[in-house]
Amino acid sequence: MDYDPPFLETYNTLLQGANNISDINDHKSSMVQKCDEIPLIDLKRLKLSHLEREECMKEISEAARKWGFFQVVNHGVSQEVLERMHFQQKEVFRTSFVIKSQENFLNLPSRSYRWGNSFATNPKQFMWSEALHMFVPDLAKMIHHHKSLRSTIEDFVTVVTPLAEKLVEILAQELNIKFNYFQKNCSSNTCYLRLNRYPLCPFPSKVIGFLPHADSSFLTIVHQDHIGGLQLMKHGNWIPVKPNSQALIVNIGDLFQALSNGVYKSVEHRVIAAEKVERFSMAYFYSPSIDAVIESYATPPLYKKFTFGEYKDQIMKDVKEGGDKVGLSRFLL
Ligand SMILES: O=C(O)CCC(=O)C(=O)O
Ligand SMILES: [Fe+2]
Repeated sequence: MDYDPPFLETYNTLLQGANNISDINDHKSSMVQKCDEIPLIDLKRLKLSHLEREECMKEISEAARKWGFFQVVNHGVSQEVLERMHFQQKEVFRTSFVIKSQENFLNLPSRSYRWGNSFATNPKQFMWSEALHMFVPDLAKMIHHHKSLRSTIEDFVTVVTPLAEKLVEILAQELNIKFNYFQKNCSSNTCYLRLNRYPLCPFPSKVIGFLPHADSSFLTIVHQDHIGGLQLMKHGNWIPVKPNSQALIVNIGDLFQALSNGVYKSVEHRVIAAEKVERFSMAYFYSPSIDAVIESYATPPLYKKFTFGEYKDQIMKDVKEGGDKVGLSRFLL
């Protein structure tokens, strides 16, 4: 297809050059555990009796402590908006590769479109996926003939932001922190969005779809299609996140782990490459302004205090030098 990035050409040569490239699951520590499932939380209870609201808030906080990941239903983002997002996302990735890889694709800043991992320093860092990474304020620059893509994303942002705000407020409250922290530092205009596509991969046991990583946000909200492939690390096992079209996946990001002094967990996750059917997902990253200070709410702090800008700069530096993000451990005291 003219819209597929040149994975096969690039990766075949690289894989041939690395004959003994091992399987992505060649370590005992990376067995896939099928029986465990992340919590599924019904947010409808936030609107019911005081008792039910309290119970629901406890579940959210406990899931963030124990898992760093959970799914929510009755979240207030309509099925209609989610379906429109998936439709528009499919459409935009169907643009020919030559156009997608142009510097100013969609009039977005350069590097908004990514395929594979151009920073890979070894075969284990290949990624069989393409993505469109957007800073919400940049949506306003999107060119005219992509009006429906832009308005759909704007509709999604309008409904997903209050959900993220509700969740971070609950998580803050459960730690007994009186916070207008999020109101001061975050808004939809400080957030990011990523549309992901995982094209068919002929050697899914050798190449990963999305490398293991933790998100650099406070909180991430993901919607995946019905294919599956997202997995998170728990006690040394990879746990699959079962697709649920009604649910949104919520995961804690690095910034909340730092702010909560390690109480809430930013958990490593990855995506297995799609073998038979292409896969799509979208992620909304609830993040602060670049100059926001992230500092532990408790003492003694586990991490140095840093600004979001400093955090992002460190990631960029590590990715350029080593092919991958190092993350919060860089800021350990
Ligand atoms: O594709 C997915 O399900 C998750 C993608 C992801 O982790 C990300 O975009 O940060
Ligand atoms: Fe992620």
